[in-house]
Amino acid sequence: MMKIAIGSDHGGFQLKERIKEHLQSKEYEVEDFGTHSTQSVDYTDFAEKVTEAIIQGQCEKGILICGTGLGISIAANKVPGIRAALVGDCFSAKMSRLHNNANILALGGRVTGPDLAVEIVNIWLDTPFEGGRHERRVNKMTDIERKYSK
Ligand SMILES: O=C(CO)[C@H](O)[C@H](O)[C@H](O)COP(=O)(O)O
Repeated sequence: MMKIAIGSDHGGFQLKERIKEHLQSKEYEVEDFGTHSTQSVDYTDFAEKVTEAIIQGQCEKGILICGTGLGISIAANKVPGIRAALVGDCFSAKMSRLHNNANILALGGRVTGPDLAVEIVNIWLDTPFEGGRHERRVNKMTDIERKYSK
């Protein structure tokens, strides 16, 4: 079964717990990188931990949650090889896999309700990358990363 890295700041903590429970009930292996309470923390630290787990091959995919999903997805996308998609609807969840081969799903714990978030997670995990013309475009993202990394 796929191993999923999950992380959040305080603004995403409650939704992280809900999603973690859901994933475990579906028998996914979940590595929880924190945070572990509603005490204020910096979303960047959790973006770094989850992206590291993916880049090192420890986990296949990741889920990151902050208040809006903005800061944590922006931080995650600084890491070469990471394609973090901030999603708040089912159609975008599907397209972020089909067309963008997103390896991280970002959610806003203060934006997206828990039931919708669970539905988004299900769709995102069940949708494969379509490849074809989309592979060419994703490869061009990698070219951009290479061009600007020192
Ligand atoms: O990074 C964010 C927005 O881009 C997240 O929503 C954070 O969770 C939020 O900024 C945290 O705000 P707080 O006032 O420190 O709780």
